[in-house]
Amino acid sequence: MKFTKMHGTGNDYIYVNGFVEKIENPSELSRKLSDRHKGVGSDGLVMILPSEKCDFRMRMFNSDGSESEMCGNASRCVGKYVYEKGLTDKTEITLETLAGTKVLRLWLNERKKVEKVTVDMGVPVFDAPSIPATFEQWPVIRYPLPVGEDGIYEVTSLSMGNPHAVLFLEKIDELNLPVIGPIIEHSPFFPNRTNTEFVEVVPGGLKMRVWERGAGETMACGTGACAAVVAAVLNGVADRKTTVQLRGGSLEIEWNEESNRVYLTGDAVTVFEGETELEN
Ligand SMILES: N[C@@H](CCC[C@H](N)C(=O)O)C(=O)O
Repeated sequence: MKFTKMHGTGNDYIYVNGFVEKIENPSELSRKLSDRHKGVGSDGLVMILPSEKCDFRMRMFNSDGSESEMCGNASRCVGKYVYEKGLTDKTEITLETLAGTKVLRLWLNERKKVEKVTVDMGVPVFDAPSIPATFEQWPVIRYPLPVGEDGIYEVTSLSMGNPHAVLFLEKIDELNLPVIGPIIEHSPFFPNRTNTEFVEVVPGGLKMRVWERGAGETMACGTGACAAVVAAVLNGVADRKTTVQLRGGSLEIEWNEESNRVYLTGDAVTVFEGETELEN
């Protein structure tokens, strides 16, 4: 099987051309190849597939094999992949995902390489059953969530196609994410688990660490950065157009006031091309 290793702001996935490669069990393959010691090493696997209603379809699997509805960083890399490999010559591309159709806008440099991509991430969703979450009232803003022996953390929760819990804290560098992350990920308030963003308000924007559902701490999360800005606006601590600094770099987010849509802009980088043998 041929694959391409790519990253968006350090959030790295293995990209497979599903027009050519037929994968029987992408969930199991993701678990295997994502292993950083015994596999290729990644936060998961992304299948690029034909679509009946859009230019392309994306399926995204976390490193634990679970399938997510949406991935912001992967969407940008899919845009770069399909353009630079000649699967399309469009610079505005529609992408079918489990969270609906997303529109990608490619930004080319003078050598016609994709330097960055803007993704129209759609509108944030606040009603708890759609997140899904079991809070009785919404929007969920600074809800005191019990987090194991660590006590109570105030969470703002919403869906960007996938579930998010956003916490505003001071000094996020000092947090022990491998302890707090899994407790919130598996909280009974989130029946399908949740991604969790730990956000510090800093001069010029937001600084964020993320514990991703199904992958643990990653260098960046696109849907998470969008959720963080929406939550920050609701909490009155950021502007609608904000830079989010992550461990893997920065993302530009705009929650447009007129359309209510969220736009994510960031890099898309090819790391290497590879080939691996698929066991039966
Ligand atoms: N890193 C992604 C989100 C990937 C999926 C997530 N872990 C989930 O299970 O919802 C992004 O850039 O949005």
